[in-house]
Amino acid sequence: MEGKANGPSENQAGRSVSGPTNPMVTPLLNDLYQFTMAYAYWKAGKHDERAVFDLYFRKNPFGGEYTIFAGLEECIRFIANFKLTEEEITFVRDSLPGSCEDGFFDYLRGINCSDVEVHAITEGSVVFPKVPLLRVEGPVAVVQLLETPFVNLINYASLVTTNAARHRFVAGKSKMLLEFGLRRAQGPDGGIGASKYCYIGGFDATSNVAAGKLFGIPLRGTHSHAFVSSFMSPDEIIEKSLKSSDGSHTSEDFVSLVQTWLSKIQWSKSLHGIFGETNQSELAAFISYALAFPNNFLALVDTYDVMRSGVPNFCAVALALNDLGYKAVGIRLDSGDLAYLSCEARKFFRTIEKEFGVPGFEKMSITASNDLNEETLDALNKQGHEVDAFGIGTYLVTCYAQAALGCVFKLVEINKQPRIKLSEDVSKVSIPCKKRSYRLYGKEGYPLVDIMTGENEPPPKVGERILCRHPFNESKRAYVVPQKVEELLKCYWPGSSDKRREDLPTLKDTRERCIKQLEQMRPDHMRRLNPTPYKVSVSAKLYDFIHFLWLNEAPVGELQ
Ligand SMILES: Nc1ncnc2c1ncn2[C@@H]1O[C@H](COP(=O)(O)OP(=O)(O)OP(=O)(O)O)[C@@H](O)[C@H]1O
Ligand SMILES: O=P(O)(O)OC[C@H]1O[C@H](OP(=O)(O)OP(=O)(O)O)[C@H](O)[C@@H]1O
Ligand SMILES: O=C(O)c1cccnc1
Ligand SMILES: [Mg+2]
Repeated sequence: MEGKANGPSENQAGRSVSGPTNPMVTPLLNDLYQFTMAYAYWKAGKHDERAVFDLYFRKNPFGGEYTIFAGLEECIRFIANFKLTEEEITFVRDSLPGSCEDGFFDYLRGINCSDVEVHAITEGSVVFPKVPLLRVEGPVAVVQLLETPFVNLINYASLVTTNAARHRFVAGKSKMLLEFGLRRAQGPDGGIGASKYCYIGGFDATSNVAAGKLFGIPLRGTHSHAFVSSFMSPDEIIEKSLKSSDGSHTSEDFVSLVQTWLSKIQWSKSLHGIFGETNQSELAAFISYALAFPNNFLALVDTYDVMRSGVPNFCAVALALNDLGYKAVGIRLDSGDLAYLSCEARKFFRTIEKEFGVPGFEKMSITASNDLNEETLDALNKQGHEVDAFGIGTYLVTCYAQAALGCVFKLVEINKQPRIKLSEDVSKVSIPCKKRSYRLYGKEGYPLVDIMTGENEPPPKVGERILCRHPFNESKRAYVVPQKVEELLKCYWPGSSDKRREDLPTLKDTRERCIKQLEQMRPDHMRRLNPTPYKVSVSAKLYDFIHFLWLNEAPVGELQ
């Protein structure tokens, strides 16, 4: 899905970087004001002034105390191929007032990101408010044009990855998590993005075929109620034969084999009386699905009645498949009390295993779906359930519990002069200066605190005590003796500098990083109810400077 205009480009290190996954990501995927400001910078002769911007968010989403950073690769793909086409320049010209001078459009024609430096936290990392996810340095007019696309590429990516990670946290490691959201996602890009980022956040697979092709994410799926109700009765099945799994023999009438098993189940000692006649439309659908996929037979059992029809029908087909050497996969429940029904279905499978001596039948996989979210997963856990896999769509991909992460892109330095953005609301005051940030680890191996310092301050050292200060609250400070120090910002786009460019990790590596980092967090930061906030701090020197600049920039009020 790489657009022609966005084909691979050579970067400074001579390695090519493909264009953004979504060809709609172009320099025009921007707010108009970025272009009007670019013109005004240019008109003022200021466009090449070297600026440093930080991209960060102010508050963790979903009432939690952590966020997963995602979307970096798409940002790097964007800047690696950043170039306005003639057509785009014409459109910008037509969109700006006629008084704009031609020279500006010649300037636009010449710009790219070869002089922009991007330092970023590695994608898939656990991150916290106020700590820059990206530090972007370059000519102010060019970097300004990156604001909207960067924030756009990171906001939803990080939000949905965090949402996926939270679902994984509640479901537990051992459950299979399937992303089923495409039909409910906010348009095609929302759907593709959700599949990619839910995978990073710890989902195992997606139903989205395009995402499977684009990113190599494992594909999984079952079938729908329409498939079940489209059949009328087993009489309509014409091709009834099924070869055994090892090819040694053929059942000429698989339908009869299933029907024989169904009556055996019905009249068995332990199951007699649980159900009578099962639904024949459903039975026909299951048989047809098994004939089509004898090695992957999984049945949606809630179209008519889970325990009186779906489960017995499934078992009859599974036992017939077993006669031919095939192992059925399991069932999907898509309505009703998922805790209760999963336990009842498991009991049924256990009884079949015992009664008919089919080893492993009890372990048949149970998938549950239907408006699942963190809360319903938590409720199911508390009640006790027998679900092995969860298919989750709407609440996951739309990030129903919180619509946006609220990333911002703030100027922190221009021409080596630190800049600050003040606000009545302290949480909105920006942290000035071109900075470095570090994660300090404690004795038990957990991350203790993130600390930001000025660019030229000496880095924190292992075993050396350092004062970590809350950026805005004078009384909140603590000494830390780190056992490990990790510098957070790495150079992902060196611009014209001679820094080494960090390789973009594969999707699988990013997913593994995310899972590993989450496991490393102290459990009290992770719990769902009243989690402990993770500390984000600044060095003593940066603290003093922030408050010096604050006083310098804030006008003194006059009381009348
Ligand atoms: N044991 C449970 N505890 C808590 N929530 C559950 C449990 N089982 C299912 N749910 C949730 O309860 C909701 C049930 O929704 P709803 O009443 O619309 O569906 P339904 O009646 O089961 O299905 P349908 O209307 O499609 O036949 C879903 O969000 C589902 O995830
Ligand atoms: O419930 P979600 O988390 O969004 O997961 C995806 C849903 O999509 C499918 O059915 P759909 O909702 O289209 O129809 P249904 O509700 O009538 O089964 C599937 O059966 C799930 O229920
Ligand atoms: O494969 C499935 O079962 C599926 C896929 C998308 C949405 N709901 C269910
Ligand atoms: Mg539904």
